[in-house]
Amino acid sequence: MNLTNSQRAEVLTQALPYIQKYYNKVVVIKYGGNAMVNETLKQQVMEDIVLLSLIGVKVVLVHGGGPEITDMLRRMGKESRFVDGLRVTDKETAEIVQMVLAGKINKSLVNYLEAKGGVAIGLSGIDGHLIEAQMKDDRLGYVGKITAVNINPITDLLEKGYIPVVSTVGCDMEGNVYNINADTAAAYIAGAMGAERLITMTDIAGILADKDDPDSLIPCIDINDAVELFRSGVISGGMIPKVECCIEAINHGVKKVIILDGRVPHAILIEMLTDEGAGTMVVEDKNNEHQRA
Ligand SMILES: Nc1ncnc2c1ncn2[C@@H]1O[C@H](COP(=O)(O)OP(=O)(O)O)[C@@H](O)[C@H]1O
Ligand SMILES: CC(=O)N[C@@H](CCC(=O)OP(=O)(O)O)C(=O)O
Repeated sequence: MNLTNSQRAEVLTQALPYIQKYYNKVVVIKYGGNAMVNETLKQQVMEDIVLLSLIGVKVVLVHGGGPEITDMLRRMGKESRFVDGLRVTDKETAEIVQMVLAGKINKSLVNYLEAKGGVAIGLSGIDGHLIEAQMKDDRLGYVGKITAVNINPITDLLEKGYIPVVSTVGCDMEGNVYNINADTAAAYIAGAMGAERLITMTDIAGILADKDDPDSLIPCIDINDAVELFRSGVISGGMIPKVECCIEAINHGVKKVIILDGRVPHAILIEMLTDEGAGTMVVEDKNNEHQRA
């Protein structure tokens, strides 16, 4: 699209109220493995994050990488098994999860952000005891239930202008490593930081009234709606932990949570710097919401 110079200036000034709204505010972005697959979209996500950081938004990137873990496990001769959306994780799998999330993906995202002109530092949940965990359920092995989040390493980095990039492996005092679902970790981190927004990126339009009908997007739900959507079975599969995490984050003080369609180019900027949305917003009480942004 070719814009004239005055149209460009117009676009920028229209973003001004949103820039003011988010200036110096914490926004946690959860970037999941399925949304990472397309290289062009990934570059755009990185550009959006760097832009937000440069205009003074305190962006925390929390990433997953489920498909890459599955792929690496397969290469090592291990098949993956999931129970209620969580990967059954024996000791060896936990090591491979740490390798893929804290090593490969975390460093690759830091590299991408820096290639776009951002300054980023990667952390795992082990660093600075950021994510403390214990075994969630014996049957799942080393899948972590978060017991504490120590946000100091994140706030220190934000204060110095870095984009913290967090991989979701947890630790305990005995030196065990736990595999933690990235949506869950993002919700806890956003809650602990009292974030203005949690944006969880996925590869579907948002919450759909009929999951097989892409035109049935529900643009906004509140906690009461979520209960009803669970009860009526509208939400199933991978959307269950996602919506549970949205509620968890809201209950811990996050103002708004967005389940964002990561397939839309520059979805993050559209969501944050325009009055359009690209996904489902989850709020505490819809009756108190008059404006999307
Ligand atoms: N009501 C619903 N609306 C949208 N997606 C739904 C719904 N119910 C179930 N789903 C499923 O949840 C999936 C999203 O969860 P998941 O694949 O785990 O996301 P991610 O990998 O991005 O974290 C969708 O692809 C869809 O198959
Ligand atoms: C316990 C558990 O299931 N952990 C996840 C961690 C990665 C993740 O959550 O990645 P996505 O956001 O890409 O799904 C896993 O092993 O796949």
